[in-house]
Amino acid sequence: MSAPVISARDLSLTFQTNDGPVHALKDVSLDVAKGDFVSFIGPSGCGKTTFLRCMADLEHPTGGTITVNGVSAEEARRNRAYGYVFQAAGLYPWRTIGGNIRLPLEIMGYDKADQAERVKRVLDLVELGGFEKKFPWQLSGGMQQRASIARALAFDADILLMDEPFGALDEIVRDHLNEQLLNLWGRTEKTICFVTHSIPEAVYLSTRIVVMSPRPGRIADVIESPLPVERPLDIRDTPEFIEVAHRVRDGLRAGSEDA
Ligand SMILES: Nc1ncnc2c1ncn2[C@@H]1O[C@H](COP(=O)(O)OP(=O)(O)OP(=O)(O)O)[C@@H](O)[C@H]1O
Repeated sequence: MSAPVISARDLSLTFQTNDGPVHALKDVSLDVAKGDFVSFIGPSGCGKTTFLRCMADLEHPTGGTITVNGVSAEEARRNRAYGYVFQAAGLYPWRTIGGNIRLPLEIMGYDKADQAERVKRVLDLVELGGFEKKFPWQLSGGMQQRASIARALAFDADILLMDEPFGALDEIVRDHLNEQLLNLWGRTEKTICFVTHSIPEAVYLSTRIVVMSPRPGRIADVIESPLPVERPLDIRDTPEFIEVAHRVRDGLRAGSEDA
């Protein structure tokens, strides 16, 4: 087996606050393999975002180790190993969609022709071809979120870190984006780490589901999905899907009873 893309060993993170220490993560160990689609699910405040932010070097663990592409999270960030998609699309309203996607490329010093080619390619990838010159307010919430995914894809990072990217969208739009994301993952072979609160979303998207327990955040269960790679939306009505969803629910329940 090839080396894991992300490897956490006994990872802990305690925030020091005015009200005393907050143990956000405790002894979390996990390997994410190349091409995996890993979802993190757990109750609010169990450390999902903190774990993702540790991978991205946006938080610094107080114990244990984490490597990304075999190097420290800091070095991986400098190597631009990942694209990060936040809960809110976070597009600059004064820039066009193309201008928003181009921004990180400008900062990284890509030449103009390369920028233009990349913007076009990623807009096509998220099915927003033709929207380059529109402003964010001219797009629906789901389209804005797709634009933010395009921005994270524009510089060829092999890893996509996504923090509840579809949480604020209605169910029909979310279903559609879930389908598109799976499609995109299949075509690009990225490694994806995805935070969600939704059991069906986690089961539909993932090759592995990491169930986390309440504070201090620990891993309660890691479920290898038995579902095929090809997943039409109606796979959610199959007994296999329902069985995995049950197991996630059991893991969530067991995790909160242990806490
Ligand atoms: N910068 C910070 N300073 C202090 N405490 C923090 C900080 N960031 C997060 N926390 C605390 O750490 C815990 C884990 O937070 P985190 O955002 O990782 O949880 P989460 O599982 O992503 O929650 P949610 O599902 O609600 O987004 C929470 O109790 C939170 O209040």
